[in-house]
Amino acid sequence: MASEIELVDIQAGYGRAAPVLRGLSVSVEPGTIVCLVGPNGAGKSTVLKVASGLLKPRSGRILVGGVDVTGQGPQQMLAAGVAHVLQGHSVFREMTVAENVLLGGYTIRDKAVVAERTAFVRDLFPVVADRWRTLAGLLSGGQQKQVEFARSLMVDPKVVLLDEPSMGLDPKATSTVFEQVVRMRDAGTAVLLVEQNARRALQTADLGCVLDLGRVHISGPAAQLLADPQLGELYLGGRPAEPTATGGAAAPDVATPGG
Ligand SMILES: Nc1ncnc2c1ncn2[C@@H]1O[C@H](COP(=O)(O)OP(=O)(O)OP(=O)(O)O)[C@@H](O)[C@H]1O
Repeated sequence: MASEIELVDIQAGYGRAAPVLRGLSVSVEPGTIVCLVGPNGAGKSTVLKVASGLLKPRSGRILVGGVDVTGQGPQQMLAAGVAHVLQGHSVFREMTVAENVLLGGYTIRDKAVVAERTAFVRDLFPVVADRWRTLAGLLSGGQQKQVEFARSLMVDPKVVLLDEPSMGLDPKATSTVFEQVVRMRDAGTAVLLVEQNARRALQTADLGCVLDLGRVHISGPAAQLLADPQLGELYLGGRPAEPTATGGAAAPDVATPGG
């Protein structure tokens, strides 16, 4: 089966500056959450901008569902099945939750499809259904993030790109938001996730990719990345919990490019 999205050997950057991404390759398989972690400025958000057509790569290829969509802009990428939930909060605060969510389906002509997708996202995100007629600006940060998720799923994307969904949230709201990310995956949408909160995100993800110097430095099952003490020191803000006498952290089985 084709990957939901595949970025192959991407070079990308801004204006005439040196490239930020230098031969980056990453793919997201159906039914999986892939998390990109890495130091500040490593290029994590840039990967998502390339994946959603906001930034055209200088070279490399982008495939969605096996179809080459390299060079397409954001509208075509959305039509191809790639939805992008941007960093920070993007709800329209003076509009209701309903109006915000329905904006996500404005390109859908068939009213029956809009009704079906609306029912789907209301079911997936109970807070969206509960606060349907409330002004979005009155919701908490975590609730607003779920409205953004619901809006992005209106077009039934193959893959959703999430840029730092926990930004500005307290630990409880962060947990709720990550639980909803898992529900999105379980409901059939693959997820490419970028997070500062690397440990928390890797606890949620199926696979992790560590970005450094504009390419994927290490990738593997998220649990194995989390258990790797060296990675913990370098990229995850400290060592993992000490292994217990009966087992504990398994030896990592992670892949380095070319290795
Ligand atoms: N719009 C832009 N114009 C010019 N340079 C940019 C722009 N956006 C990002 N950059 C530069 O690209 C590099 C990578 O930025 P990016 O935001 O992708 O990194 P990141 O890994 O997501 O960082 P962080 O964890 O701090 O969010 C940085 O050096 C940044 O200054």
